[in-house]
Amino acid sequence: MSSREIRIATRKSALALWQAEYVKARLEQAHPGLQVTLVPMVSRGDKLLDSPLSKIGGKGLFVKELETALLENEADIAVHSMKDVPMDFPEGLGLFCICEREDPRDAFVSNTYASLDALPAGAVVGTSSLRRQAQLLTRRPDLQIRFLRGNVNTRLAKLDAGEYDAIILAAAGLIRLGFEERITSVISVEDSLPAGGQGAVGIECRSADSEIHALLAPLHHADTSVRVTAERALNKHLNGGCQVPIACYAVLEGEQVWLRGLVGQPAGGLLLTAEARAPRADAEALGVQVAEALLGQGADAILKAVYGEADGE
Ligand SMILES: NCc1[nH]cc(CCC(=O)O)c1CC(=O)O
Repeated sequence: MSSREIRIATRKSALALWQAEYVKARLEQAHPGLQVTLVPMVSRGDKLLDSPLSKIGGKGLFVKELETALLENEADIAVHSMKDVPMDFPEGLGLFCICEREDPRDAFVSNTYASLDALPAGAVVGTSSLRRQAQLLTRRPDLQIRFLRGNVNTRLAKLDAGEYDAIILAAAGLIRLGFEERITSVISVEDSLPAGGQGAVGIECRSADSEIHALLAPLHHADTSVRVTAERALNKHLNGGCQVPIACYAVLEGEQVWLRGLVGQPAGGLLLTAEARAPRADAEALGVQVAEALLGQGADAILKAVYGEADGE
């Protein structure tokens, strides 16, 4: 068994490659003698960098090609940012490992201003996340949100070129790529509730491949898994695709999980929030419960308007 090879399907972005290399290193460390290779590929989401994700829509924009490689036995595992992984998996595939979470918060990056609060009226902020936009504009209706996509390096280059006064990125991506010093200030989860799964890396593989499951077991982080399970259950219940104004964040308090959820109007002005606590074993039901509380406040009307726009494009 130690002579076995594991092939990792990965996107070619710097962040995806970092995450694949991280999993490779951890697997080699856990199983001396195991051969681990990367199978880099291009996803639809990587090809359509000019369009807002909310417009090109489609669940799993970044994962479909990787899943096809698993199903066709061209790779054994696929490494994903949990934030980008759809709620449902194709027949024969599943998520069998969630690694320990990096900092889940959003980061404020600016060459001029120290924090969100320091931004002058009318400042231009780059983000293409409806979740970040909804929360920013509710706090600061004066800000101008401007479209920003591309990989982490591209986004930083656009900031440096002077196109924005500040940009918002996930802290985890910056830290992983060695850009931690570019984080001007980390935004508290109270000010910008993260996306479900943000900061966590997950591993997908064939459901029947028990040999691979056993090899992945040492990389699984139970606490992260419980938190991400609650967050994903909330997203799933709200039918959250990869680009919707939904935020959710779970933390552990001893044996309890505390889940906060939020749905916001992309133009700002209306943020629905809900929260609840449950024992770890009920993480999934907790996600549904908080989602239901959001629906009870009218979240479906906000989400329908967003989906309607994305479909019409
Ligand atoms: N949507 C792209 C994406 N997917 C995962 C991360 C960051 C790393 C993570 O959340 O694990 C990012 C970049 C960002 O939002 O700034």
